[in-house]
Amino acid sequence: MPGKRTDVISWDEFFMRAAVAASLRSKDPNTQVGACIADTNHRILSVGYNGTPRGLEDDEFPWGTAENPLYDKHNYVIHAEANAILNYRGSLKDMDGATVYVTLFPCHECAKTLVQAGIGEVVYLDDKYDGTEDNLISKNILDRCGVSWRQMSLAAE
Ligand SMILES: Nc1nc(=O)n([C@H]2C[C@H](O)[C@@H](COP(=O)(O)O)O2)cc1CO
Ligand SMILES: [Zn+2]
Repeated sequence: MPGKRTDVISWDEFFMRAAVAASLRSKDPNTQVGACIADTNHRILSVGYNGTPRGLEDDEFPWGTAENPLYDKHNYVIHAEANAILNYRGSLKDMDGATVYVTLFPCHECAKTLVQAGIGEVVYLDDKYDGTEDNLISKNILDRCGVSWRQMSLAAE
């Protein structure tokens, strides 16, 4: 009888690859972010990427930053983590203790939202805004609210 395959990818890698796949849908020319929420039973609850709210056509959207806040993408885009939570059609109870896999460390607004949704752990790939004010606030929120965070990497293919 043949033995089982053993060189399978880990759960971490599986969920992070799902987050990366979601990020490939992002229309943001500068930063594409993907998020995948997995429950404590290794089930994917939801995925999301940074994009415009429904009704605001992402093809017509001015994807830049501007001095005038009215024309700055940051004020319109829904972040990947928020979209992953909002895309979930089940009971928010399922999010209790779940892990969010994100390709970029969450901002402080998403950190608050993740905490309040019951997320227990944040696993991230990149932290390109490490040390910025927003990033420090985000880490402060997660630490004080008991949400752990750790970085992982994906092997190059
Ligand atoms: N964790 C995150 N999730 C996200 O979905 N975003 C989104 C918001 C913007 O669309 C883009 C950031 O654009 P930029 O400032 O790097 O040009 O990434 C940003 C962060 C960073 O905290
Ligand atoms: Zn955010």
